[in-house]
Amino acid sequence: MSRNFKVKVPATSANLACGFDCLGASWDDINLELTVSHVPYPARKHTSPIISYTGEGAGEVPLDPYKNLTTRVCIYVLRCHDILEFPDDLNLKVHNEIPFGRGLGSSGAAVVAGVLLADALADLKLSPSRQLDFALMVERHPDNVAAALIGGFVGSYLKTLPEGVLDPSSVPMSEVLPEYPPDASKDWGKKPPVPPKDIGHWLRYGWASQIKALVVIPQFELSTAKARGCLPEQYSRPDVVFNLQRLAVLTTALSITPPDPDLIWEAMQDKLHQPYRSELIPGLPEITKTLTPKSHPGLLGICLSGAGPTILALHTHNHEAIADGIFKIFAKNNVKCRMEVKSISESGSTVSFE
Ligand SMILES: Nc1ncnc2c1ncn2[C@@H]1O[C@H](COP(=O)(O)OP(=O)(O)O)[C@@H](O)[C@H]1O
Ligand SMILES: N[C@@H](CCOP(=O)(O)O)C(=O)O
Repeated sequence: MSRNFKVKVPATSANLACGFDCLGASWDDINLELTVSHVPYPARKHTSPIISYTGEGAGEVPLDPYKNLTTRVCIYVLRCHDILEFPDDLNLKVHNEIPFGRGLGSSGAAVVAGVLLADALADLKLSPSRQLDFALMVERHPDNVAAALIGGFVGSYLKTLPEGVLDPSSVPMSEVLPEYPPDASKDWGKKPPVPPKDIGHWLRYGWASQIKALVVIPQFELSTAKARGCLPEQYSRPDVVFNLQRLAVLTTALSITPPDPDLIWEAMQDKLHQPYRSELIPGLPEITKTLTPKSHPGLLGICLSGAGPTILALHTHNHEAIADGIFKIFAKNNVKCRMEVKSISESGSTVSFE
């Protein structure tokens, strides 16, 4: 008898300024949730999974399981374990609170949800580290997926793999996630590239309980691919050192009670990605330079959430005034936005069986 269960994956803010591609934090009360049940054939009309979808992205997200990101990741993980088809009675209700293309890790969450779905459906008993391996075959920077999976404030890196071991970055995405019609593809029975073990490593840092996240979410979308496309191939030594020095301080600074606004504000400066992304996010340089703990008491640090365009303002209090400051700068630049206040997610992703 197949079991019913729920998968919950939180939104994340990757980078936290200086930690490009290596820091991430996950947030409470903003999740991608899958409710999985089993409706046996012939009580329904067809045998492939039935997906219904509400919330952010509804109407836009494909409901065909071979086109939907979460179910494509799920079938990839199943096929890596020699399971070639979805269970034929699968009913998937998706509710998504994470807006698309805003830098809150919607695609990372969809990928993690797909891995956890496969794990639970086939009782694969994957360790968190193995779950991360599968997620990293699709999402190739570890910051969002590690934070979404583990929860809290997380640092991560990709291991240098020994010669001869499959390098995930060399595998075309079409081999990992082919958009295959189930019976027309010649490759259907072929095993997809299985990830090497322990590709990604992570460490969860402390997070001072007073620190909350204000997220100011512009109405426009910016795909992560586009926001990565404007980054340079190479950096100067002073710029790299600038970020390393701040990274060395920030990871501990955010765990200290009470938080020190001056230390954190400066530690949340960045020269590796935000300056290049400014051309895509009107008002960004002004927001990150002019809102300070002096001008806005309670503010700790301010940066892009992930690849943007959402602004993340870590604070202890006074979120209305901080939000107002950001709104005013965005308004001058004709950017409409809304705000939410979040706490750190202690649990990360969860799977709960009925
Ligand atoms: N729950 C979901 N189900 C299916 N596809 C999703 C889901 N969430 C995100 N996506 C896909 O990921 C895209 C956004 O990814 P991306 O550009 O990386 O932005 P971000 O991850 O910052 O929101 C969406 O346009 C959509 O194609
Ligand atoms: N390190 C990545 C993070 C992308 O996060 P997202 O939430 O915008 O997908 C980057 O900065 O490109």
